[in-house]
Amino acid sequence: MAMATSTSAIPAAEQAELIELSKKAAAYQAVKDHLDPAAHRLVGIGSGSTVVYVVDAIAALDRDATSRMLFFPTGDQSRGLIEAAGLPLGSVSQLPVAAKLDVCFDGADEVDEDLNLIKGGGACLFQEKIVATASRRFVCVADYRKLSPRLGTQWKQGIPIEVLPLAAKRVLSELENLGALGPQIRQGLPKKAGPVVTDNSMWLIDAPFKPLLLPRDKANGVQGGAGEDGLWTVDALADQLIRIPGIVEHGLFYGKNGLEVKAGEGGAQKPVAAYFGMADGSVQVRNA
Ligand SMILES: O=C[C@H](O)[C@H](O)[C@H](O)COP(=O)(O)O
Repeated sequence: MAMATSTSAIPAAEQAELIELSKKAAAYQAVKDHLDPAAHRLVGIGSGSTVVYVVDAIAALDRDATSRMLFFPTGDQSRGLIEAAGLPLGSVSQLPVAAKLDVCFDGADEVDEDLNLIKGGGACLFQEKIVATASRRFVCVADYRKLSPRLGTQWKQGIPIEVLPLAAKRVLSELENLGALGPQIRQGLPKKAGPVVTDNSMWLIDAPFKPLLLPRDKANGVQGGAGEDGLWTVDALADQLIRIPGIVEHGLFYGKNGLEVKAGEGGAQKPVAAYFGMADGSVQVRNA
């Protein structure tokens, strides 16, 4: 079971620099391995601080090639990054449903052994899910802190859930009924008083759960998995969350990846590969 590298003995400023370097290393390696300048035309660009380096890596490629591509953002931040880099901007709203992006790159808050993800720590998850499911290949980029055996082990602040503001209180109670441990509406302070408002004019709830199981855990004799004692498998909890009226989307990316779905079948949310920049400067790849 791979674990995050411990850097707790390193001073904070050095640690912050290490994290930035590791994000950059992961992003550059992922773009090198998965973006084919000769063949790819439609590219999804996710959100967050690691994706900044993805856009840097793409902007450093041959301009003749990148000017023939279209880049599809997952929110206001990534739209800004694409524009600032002078790359051609696309819009998912204008992408025919049958058309697929060749590849998309996006970050994550936590990645488990099966490449299930928690996303939304930076308040972006809904458009990210649309772009991921519209892509043939979703490639995740992250630093070593995101490597985890089970979701909820490293990322303790809870699963980000985008909700309709008028339903937020009802959703909080429903989440508690499912076993969430102190779910909260995310607040904007110190930069904004009141709840965080997403790019889609929704609010966010952060819902901590006990670490989420994988199907094989149950086969290996672990009790629970379907909500018993607040213990869920990723898939069972994700399926349950999306049934709650008022939840617009949640930050669990699960199910199949783009290589597993058959032609014409949609809905792939998981990455085909996750790139982790490590504290020692190397890049660790988890392939599907
Ligand atoms: O809400 C934000 C997105 O889901 C990000 O991709 C995720 O939070 C990871 O962001 P970062 O690369 O800044 O760690």
